[in-house]
Amino acid sequence: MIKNSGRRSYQRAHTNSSRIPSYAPGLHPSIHTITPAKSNFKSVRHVTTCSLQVDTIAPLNSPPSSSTDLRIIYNRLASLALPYWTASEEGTSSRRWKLAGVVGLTLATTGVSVVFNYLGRDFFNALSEKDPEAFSRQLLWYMGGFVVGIPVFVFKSYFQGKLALEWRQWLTEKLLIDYFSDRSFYQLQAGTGRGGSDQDGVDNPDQRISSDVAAFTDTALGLSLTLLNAFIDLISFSGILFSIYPPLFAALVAYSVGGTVGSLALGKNLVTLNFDQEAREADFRYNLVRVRENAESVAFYRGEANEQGLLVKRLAAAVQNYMQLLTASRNLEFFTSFYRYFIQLLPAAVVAPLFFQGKIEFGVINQSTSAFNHILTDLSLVVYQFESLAGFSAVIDRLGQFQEVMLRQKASTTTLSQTFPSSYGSSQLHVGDSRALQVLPASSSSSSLRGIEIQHALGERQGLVTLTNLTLQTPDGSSTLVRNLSLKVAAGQSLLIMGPSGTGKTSIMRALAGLWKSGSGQVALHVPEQDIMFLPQRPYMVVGTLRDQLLYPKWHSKSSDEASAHLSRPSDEQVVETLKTVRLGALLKRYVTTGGPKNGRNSAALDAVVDWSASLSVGEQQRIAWARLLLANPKLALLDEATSALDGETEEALYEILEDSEITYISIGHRPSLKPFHKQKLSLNPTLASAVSSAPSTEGAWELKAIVPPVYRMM
Ligand SMILES: Nc1ncnc2c1ncn2[C@@H]1O[C@H](COP(=O)(O)OP(=O)(O)OP(=O)(O)O)[C@@H](O)[C@H]1O
Repeated sequence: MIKNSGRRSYQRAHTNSSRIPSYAPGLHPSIHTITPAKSNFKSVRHVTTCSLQVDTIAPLNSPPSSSTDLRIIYNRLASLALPYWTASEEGTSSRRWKLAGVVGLTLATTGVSVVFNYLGRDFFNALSEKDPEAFSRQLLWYMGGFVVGIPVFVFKSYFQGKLALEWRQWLTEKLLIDYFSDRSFYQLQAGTGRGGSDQDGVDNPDQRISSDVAAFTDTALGLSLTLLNAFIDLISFSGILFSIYPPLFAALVAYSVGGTVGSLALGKNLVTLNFDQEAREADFRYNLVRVRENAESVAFYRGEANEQGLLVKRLAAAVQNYMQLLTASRNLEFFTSFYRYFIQLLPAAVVAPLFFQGKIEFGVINQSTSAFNHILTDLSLVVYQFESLAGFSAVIDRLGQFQEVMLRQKASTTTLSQTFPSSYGSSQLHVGDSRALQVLPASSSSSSLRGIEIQHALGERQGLVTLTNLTLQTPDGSSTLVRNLSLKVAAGQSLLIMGPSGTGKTSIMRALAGLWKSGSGQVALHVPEQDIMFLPQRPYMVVGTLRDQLLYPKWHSKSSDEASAHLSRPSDEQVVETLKTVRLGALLKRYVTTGGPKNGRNSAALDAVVDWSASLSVGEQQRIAWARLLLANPKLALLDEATSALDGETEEALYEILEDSEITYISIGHRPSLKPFHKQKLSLNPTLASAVSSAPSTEGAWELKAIVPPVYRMM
């Protein structure tokens, strides 16, 4: 069988058939011999190809150049691969035992190969000697060998796959923990990380966590076992070959070294082409997903032609690169095929003179061909595995980079929390009159932009929310949105932030939520994190039942305090009541059949599962968000245009409920009708800024100094 090293497979990586070794005689280049050691190569190649397939593409920010530092790849490999086997946690020893079992089975496959090598020799000797009795006996031995040998190969493949799968699950869960801790998933998006540099953003984290991890564990295990197998194989068959004819061994070493050098030279641009292919396929797929997610908007705009044009362009880019990849693969395949086929002749050609002289039996020719094949395969790992190795190093690079960026994010968060002072300049704060919000003159405008400091201090001595000299920049640092803002909102109070679009209202919320940290100054929230609830401009609907929508995020997520969270979980009656309060009672009727028969009609409706963001209007989704707020009853609510899609009457009704509650809230809104529901108002007004600032900043930011009227104008 010719090894099709250049062809890229669209097959799923875990197609079982690709893992079953081709040990049947006649399917292998050596024609008469059984060479199961090759099965590893086949398996590894398919597994690695999975990272290259169209539907699981994970592009890198940039392809590795030929100068990619091998040391970095090695370090990344070690930091990704070792913890599973060395971590001091429950289960590590069982993993090691399983690995030992798979290693044992791998060694057994080599043993079986050696036995078949001798069986083949005797079988063909009996044939050439025209000895029917010996032939029948050898045939039986051969058949018996199948019965014993085949299960060894099958089980080795099965247990290896199983172990790789368990490893994958472990590694994926570990990455998910890192991904969701300290809001890395948000910070990792290009341009939102602290400092916003490209290096803090990684593309397609979804691809890295899913397909790259699967490819990594499969390939790492497969390749390690292949190397081990190759080593054992090399020792076992070198002995056989050396005992037959030492010059044959020398010819083999020369042949394999030449092959390795040749394939490296021919295949070197395959690495870059593979990387490009992945990026282009990912772009194509991303556009398709965007169309699906924005189907209604595209349909309203009648933007089909535009979308189709874009998709065709991206497809063309992928096809063009793929053509180059095919050409490069074809050239490499010419070489590898020739390399593979020629070895069918080479050993026979070298030992044939000995046979003609009667120095060896006919079966020895077959035996030497088989041994030659084995050793050549072992020595030619690079030739046969070139594409796999290239793909594997790409996977290591992507995953390693991903892990490092998450660690960097974590380190920067830790550094910030360590540098934050235990108490801060209360002398700057103008605490006093009945107005809870104070716009305070800044002490200095020259604070170096070392990042916004956030503190969740328990206790309300200085108000529930306090901003001190907050200067806020966009994550990329390209513009300063707010400069030296100091204010305070006390418990039970409310604040309305108004101002023209794009002035930075939501950005202040981002700073309060700790999402944006570029700039300087301090944000102190005298309320535990879990007692703050944010209603974003675009409501977020989770995947799940109607009940899940309403209990999110307080009771939906894996709570750190699960037991108490469960105790305080609202009953279905409370959930239904809240739905009615936010004027969504009609949903209970609409979804009563979708949820299926449960305990009563309302419970059935709460169990309904549909695509909520597609099924509910934006106004309905906003009311769902309000229902979440009322059920969760947090201490502090941050409402970013949370009623923008609602009619005035419903908006009024919802704010009346909020006003009567104990929730402290900060709203962003444009409508004047919101003013009566807020005790304090903050206006961001760029026109005022340019009017009062004697030296308007070049970035167009609004300065808050002791300016009267202040740029952040109290109303
Ligand atoms: N990730 C980002 N990187 C760089 N700039 C950003 C980013 N997100 C928002 N901006 C910019 O920051 C500015 C303030 O955005 P913000 O969302 O705070 O405005 P806003 O006042 O809430 O506007 P609107 O009323 O339209 O919601 C805008 O000019 C916006 O383009």
